[in-house]
Amino acid sequence: MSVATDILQPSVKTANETVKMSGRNVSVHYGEKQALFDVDLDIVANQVISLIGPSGCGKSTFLRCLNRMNDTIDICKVSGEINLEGQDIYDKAIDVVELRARVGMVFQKPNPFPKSIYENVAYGPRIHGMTRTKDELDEIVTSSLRRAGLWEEVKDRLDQPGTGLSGGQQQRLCIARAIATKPEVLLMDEPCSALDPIATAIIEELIDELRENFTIVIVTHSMQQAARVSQKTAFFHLGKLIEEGPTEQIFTNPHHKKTQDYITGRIG
Ligand SMILES: Nc1ncnc2c1ncn2[C@@H]1O[C@H](COP(=O)(O)OP(=O)(O)OP(=O)(O)O)[C@@H](O)[C@H]1O
Repeated sequence: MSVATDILQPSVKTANETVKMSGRNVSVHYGEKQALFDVDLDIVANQVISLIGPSGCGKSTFLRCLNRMNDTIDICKVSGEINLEGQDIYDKAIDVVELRARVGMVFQKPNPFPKSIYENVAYGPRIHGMTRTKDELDEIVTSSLRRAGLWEEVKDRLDQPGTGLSGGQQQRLCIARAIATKPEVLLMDEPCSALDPIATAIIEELIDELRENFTIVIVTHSMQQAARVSQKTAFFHLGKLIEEGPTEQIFTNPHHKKTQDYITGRIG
């Protein structure tokens, strides 16, 4: 195993890898406190990238920069550049509501709206004016629930409250809700941390299927999960991106000693 270079290793990008989003010199402050330092990271289309690292290292902060969720935190200031297909998402001309439809998000704790299963999924397409008829809306609801692997379990009770589902079902409902607006990128902030191993396995399988149509960025505390679901992994430590690259390389042959210490449990 190679150790202790202080050089940030660029990710290996083959000819058939297209960069979907990229961050350059991304720094984030919460008031006086700096939480991220000059992060450069490319996110490749139709891949899953895991953001890993010890608690408080800035994983969620970086994730939230990607759809400007940090805008909702008054004391938070983001600098640097984040591009989605070459367009700066922090440009003044960007419509943030539209951006969040293109870059959807699934949160740590399943958070269905206090509405029916149908309405949870129909809400986004309706507010974004994506459909003209009830049939079109029904079709989006059905296909989103199917893609989220939930259709068979809920097709006979679409009018019942989403909050009445199990935790794992609620999280799949939240995934269906997120994909109903046909985002290009899906951000997932520890999507399985509130779930049991069986529900986790279902979501992990789903993530693998979803990458055919979406680009996925997932924050996880589980290195096993990162190894199972992602093609790329980025390791953060104390607000800095230490290293990123193909998941297998990060876990078997990290270039940086800090990464090695983290994956072997010496820091965490
Ligand atoms: N809303 C906020 N206000 C002030 N400081 C914040 C806020 N959110 C995060 N921070 C700080 O920014 C730093 C990075 O936090 P962040 O949540 O991004 O880390 P993380 O790696 O996702 O942690 P965890 O794994 O524990 O979720 C931490 O020091 C945290 O205390």
